[in-house]
Amino acid sequence: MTRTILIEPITAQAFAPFGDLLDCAGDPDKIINQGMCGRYHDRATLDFADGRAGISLFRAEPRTLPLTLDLVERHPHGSQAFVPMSLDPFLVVVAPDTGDKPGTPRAFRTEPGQAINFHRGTWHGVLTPLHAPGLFAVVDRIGDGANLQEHWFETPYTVSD
Ligand SMILES: NC(=O)N[C@@H](O)C(=O)O
Ligand code: NI
Repeated sequence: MTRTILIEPITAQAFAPFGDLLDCAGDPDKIINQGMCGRYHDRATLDFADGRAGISLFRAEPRTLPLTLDLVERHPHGSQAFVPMSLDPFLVVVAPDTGDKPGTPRAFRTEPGQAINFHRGTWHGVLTPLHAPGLFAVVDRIGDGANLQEHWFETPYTVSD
């Protein structure tokens, strides 16, 4: 028996329980740099229980759909942002927390130019590009001790359009 998750277009409202959606929709909050730049100010909240913020670069293999989802994870000590370094949509999988394990996952596709920031402790699928080069800046917690909890589904899901 396969359980299918249909990919939804991402919106700030739908994603809000799981994280922040960053994009340049609408007017910028500030015009800076002698009028040459619009600043969309403070659009995601970094949240670390300990440690510090760090920026890493991920070069991930693009995935093809339909995708088999057998794992979600979460980071109890810090938020995690995925900032694509290309104008490509990518897949974002999240799941509600039901106490000690995730509930039914949801899958979103971003628009080109959008980034996301998972709230601290949000169950999520790992970084999942849909197009090469799969190059991302990732802002997350750098610190001592474990910051990863994994949940393997007994029955994998199929994520598709
Ligand atoms: N493990 C790691 O650095 N990345 C994962 O947390 C991920 O969500 O891709
Ligand atoms: Ni992660």
